[in-house]
Parts: sequence; C-alpha cells; structure tokens
Amino acid sequence: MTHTERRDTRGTPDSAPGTARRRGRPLSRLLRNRVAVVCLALLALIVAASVFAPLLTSASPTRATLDDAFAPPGGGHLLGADSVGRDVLARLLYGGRVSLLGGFIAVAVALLIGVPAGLLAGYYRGRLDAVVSWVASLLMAAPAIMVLLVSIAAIGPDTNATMAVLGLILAPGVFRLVRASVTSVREELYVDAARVSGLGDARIVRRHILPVVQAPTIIQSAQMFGVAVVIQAGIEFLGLGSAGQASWGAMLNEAFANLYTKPSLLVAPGLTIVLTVATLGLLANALRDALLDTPGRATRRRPRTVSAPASTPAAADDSLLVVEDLRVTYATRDGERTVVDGVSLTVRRGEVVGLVGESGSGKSQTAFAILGLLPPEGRGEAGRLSFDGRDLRGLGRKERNALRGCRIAYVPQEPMSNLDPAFRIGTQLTDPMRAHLKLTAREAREKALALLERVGIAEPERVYHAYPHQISGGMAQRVLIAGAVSCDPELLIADEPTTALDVTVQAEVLDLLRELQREREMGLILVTHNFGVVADICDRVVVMRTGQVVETAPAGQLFAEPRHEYTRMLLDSTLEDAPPRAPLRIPATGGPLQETV
Ligand SMILES: Nc1ncnc2c1ncn2[C@@H]1O[C@H](COP(=O)(O)OP(=O)(O)OP(=O)(O)O)[C@@H](O)[C@H]1O
Repeated sequence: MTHTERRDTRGTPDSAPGTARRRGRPLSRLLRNRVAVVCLALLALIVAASVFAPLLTSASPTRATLDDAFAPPGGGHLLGADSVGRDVLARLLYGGRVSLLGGFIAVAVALLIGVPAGLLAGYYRGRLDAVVSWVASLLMAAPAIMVLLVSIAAIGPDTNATMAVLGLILAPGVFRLVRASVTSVREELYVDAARVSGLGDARIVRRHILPVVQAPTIIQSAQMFGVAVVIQAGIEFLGLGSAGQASWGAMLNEAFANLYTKPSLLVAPGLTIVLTVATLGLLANALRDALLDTPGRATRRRPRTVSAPASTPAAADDSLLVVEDLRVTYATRDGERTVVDGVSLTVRRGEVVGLVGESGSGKSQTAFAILGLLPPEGRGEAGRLSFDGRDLRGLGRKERNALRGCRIAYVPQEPMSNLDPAFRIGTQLTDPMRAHLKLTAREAREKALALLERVGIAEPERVYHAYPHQISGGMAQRVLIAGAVSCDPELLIADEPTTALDVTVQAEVLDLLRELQREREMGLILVTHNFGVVADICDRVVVMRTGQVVETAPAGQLFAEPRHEYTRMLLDSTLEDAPPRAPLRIPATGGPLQETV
C-alpha cells in the first residue's frame, strides 16, 4: 500500500501497528536467527578461550620440552605436543590472542580511516570527494600482498604493525562502501527536510546519515575480520610474523614442516582457523539480514544554494520576500539548461501567494532556489533575493541553517519520503525545536504534542511515539506541517502539499494550512497546479510557464479577467464548471469505449 492509498483517519494511525513490532529491533531479529546465535556463541567461546587461556591451561605456549616432542594427545598434553614438545592446546589458546588482536587492529584501522573519509567525501562531495576517491583508487590498485611484504621488510616482522598496514589496505573498501551509502541517503527527501528545518551538518550526519551507514559497515567489519584472520595466519605461516610468539599461523607453519612425520599437527590450527573464519562469514550474512531489514527509505532528488553574491538594498514596505530576476540553470551534456528564467515575485507579510503552472514550469525550482536548496549540479542567481530586508544570496551555510526551519519553513510534496523511517515522529519533531528554540527535551515534547493536536491528530501521544510507516500519508503531512510551523516561521513555502494525498484528505490539509497561515499571520507561497486551491486560499497568483512568469495578479482578478493567453488556457483546462460528459457506452462487440453523445 502506498501512502497515497492509506486512510487518513484524522488521528488514528492506520493499522500497521506494525511492521516494526513484527520485525523487532535488529538485535532481536539477529537473535531469532539460529545460525547467528550459534555463530555468536562460537565466537564468544573462541574469544573467551583466548582471553582466559592462563585459566584453561597451565602449560606454556612457548616452552619447549624435547622429551615431549610429538607427544600424542592425552596425559600431560591434552591435544599432544609439537616437534619440540610445546603443548598444542596452550599454543592454540594463546595463539588465538594474536590472531584475534591482529584481526581487531586491521578492522579498527580500516574503520578509523574509511568511515570518516567516506562520510566527508559522500556528504560534501566536490573536490574533497575527488581527491579522496583518487587516493582510495590508488591504494586499491596496489597489490595487497606486495604492500604487506614491503611493509614487513621496512618495519620488521611485527605482526601487529603488519595488521595495521593491512587495515590501511582495507580502508579504501570501507571508504567506498560508506561513501556510496552516504551518497544515496543524502539525496533523500527527509535529509532535505532536515536541512530545510535548519539542522546543521553535524546533526544531520549524526541523526540521518550515520544510522544508514552503520549497518553495511558492521557487516563489512565482520567480513574484514575474517579476511584479516586468514591473512594474519598466512603471514605467520610464511614465518614473517613476530618471532617466538604462539599463533595459529605459526602452528600451521610448524605442522607443515612436519607434514610427513606428524600430519595430525595440522588438525588443531587448521580447524580453528576454518571455524573462526566460517563463523565470521556466516555472522556477516546474518547481520546483513538483521540490519538491512529496516523500513524502506524512498529516494528523491534534493535541493541547495543560490550563489551570486552582490549586495542589494533592503526590502522596503511590508514585503517579506522579494525575488527579482531569479535564474536557475543546470549544466547538462548538451550545455547549460535554464529551468527558471528571470522570475520575480514578492510575498508580503501574512500574504498567500500561489505559484501555478503546468508540470515542469519551474515552480519547485523557484521554491528550492529561495530556500537555498538547489541540487549541487544546479546554479541559482538572482538580481535580488531578500527576506525581511536581508540579502539571502551571500549567506553562508550556517546563516542559512539559522534561517531555514526557523523563520522560513517548508512543507514538501511527499510527506512519507520526508520523514526518516528510522526515527520516531516525536524525535523528528523535537529535534529542530531543540536546535532552534533551545528548548529542553521536556519543553520540546510538550510543544510537539500540542502541535500534533493542533494539526488535527486525534491521538498525539500515540503518533508522537510512532514510526513514519505506522501513520497514514495524510497524518504524515499533518506531522510535517506541525514541524514546519513549530518554530513560528514568518514564511512558509508549501510545495504541492496535497499532491501525494488521497483526494478526501487534500481539502482537510489545505484547510489546515489556511487556518495556520491566518492564525500565525505567515507569508505563504503555495506551489500548485490546481486553480481550485488557488481560488480557495491565495491572495495573489504568479503564473509560470517554461521557467518564466507570464502573469502576476490578485487571485480574484486573475479568475475574472486573465490577461495572458497561457493563463486562460490553464483556466480553461480545469474541469470545474465544465459541462458534464456523457456516460461511456460499452460496445457489445468489444472495441474502444465511446461516449454516448
Ligand atoms: N537536477 C536537475 N537537472 C536538470 N533539470 C532539472 C533538474 N531538476 C529539475 N529540472 C528541470 O527543471 C524544470 C522545472 O522543474 P520543477 O520541478 O521546478 O517543475 P514544477 O513546475 O515544479 O513541476 P511539477 O509540478 O511537476 O513539480 C523541469 O523541466 C525539470 O526537468
């Protein structure tokens, strides 16, 4: 069921209580998977046996007793002794420390380098991304085994240092994974919504990006751990590890040297390595199933910043927003494409301005340019762009953030995509309030509940604790409207706020917007292609066609005597007041449906 098909029950969450409850949290999903439980138990056993080795055996892993050479299992040596009489069990237990520590070091180094680099490159893109991606590709192109051998030659046979170098080799893989996750999620509308609500980059990354990156990173860490254990054993097997220390690889080396004399020496280290690596691989699979089974995130294009610094005079009179000669262009393969071309409009305090035009006429691009949220490939320029007398064009990211969500708010077209599926409604409502209004958690909660009630949600407490997928599309739009007005903005930009909603809910949401606009005396830009909505709500109308304004007029005048041919054509194309069509006649012989008249 899509959100447009859901019932809007003015307060009753549609009956999907839940998907989340059925699926449960990732940890409980993981624990419901038997393979995962066995893997976790085995891993815990291996780690505990290594950590508590001194408690499990009194034998030394390195002390040679030639009298016990090749001693069979049993007696003083539970798993026998090697060619120089060292206890196999003790070497296995203590050897686990080396292998596990090596794996840990490699994974930690890979994550410490790869995660921040991927986050920064994926989030900020641009030159930083190009440089880091180039370095990552360079590192990936270098043959890993050669790099390891060269590093051993340079720094000596130190297993931990070699594992740190391995971490460096694995880091580009982590970088690419994280970067790809960030790149995909930063286009999400709920990330735009967070940006529009004025949240800073650090908070957006922490709240919306990290949770998405977390799951693939954990899965990849488990896989890397297995790879690191194998490589570490390989290095020890080749005799390139720290001399004299017991390790699984060194045991393999010793067993291989005595393959013909005592082949059974291969069994203990071989089985342990295979068991550990297989366990990590299976666990990675189970983690993938558990962690990636999360509510879906819809993908949509995102917005960003109007350039063109140049000082302009402050807006005079009661103009809240003044836009003059706004241009938005995109660099395409076929050259520059202008999608908004010389748009000028003004919104006075408390005024409702309708921005109308057919699909693709540049309404949303105009709104995004005003909000400073054009996508990176787009470029906005304006002769004048001022809000409450303040020039918006040269504003930095921080100043923009302070304005957006606080003094200028935005209601998007698709409510569901603008709510982060990973967080409860309450969290998403209170976050901007706490950031902008510096409210305490309790104050923000109370205000959020009051707002939910104000926007017509009958069970505010329940919705406050719900996840986005547990509410209907109409309720989600009410939630977003509540969020938009939560910091008492002076200007609200609503971009086709009812398009994605069930027709029965559209009128309610429009009524709500009008009520809130009057109540709070907000300026409102209503992007729409629906003249019914314009007639209902708007004081003035700006008609757009192919990126240009063709007519601006008070709403009444526009309907009474539209001046522009295009406006007349748009008005004529509305079904309202059109003569009803004749019922369809279904031909008995099949064929196309026909009107009866
Ligand atoms: N990232 C982009 N790159 C190139 N062109 C784009 C991009 N985003 C939008 N456009 C183009 O800009 C033009 C205006 O788009 P916009 O979304 O503003 O139209 P709209 O009037 O809001 O339409 P709708 O009512 O369908 O939302 C369209 O032709 C669209 O293809």
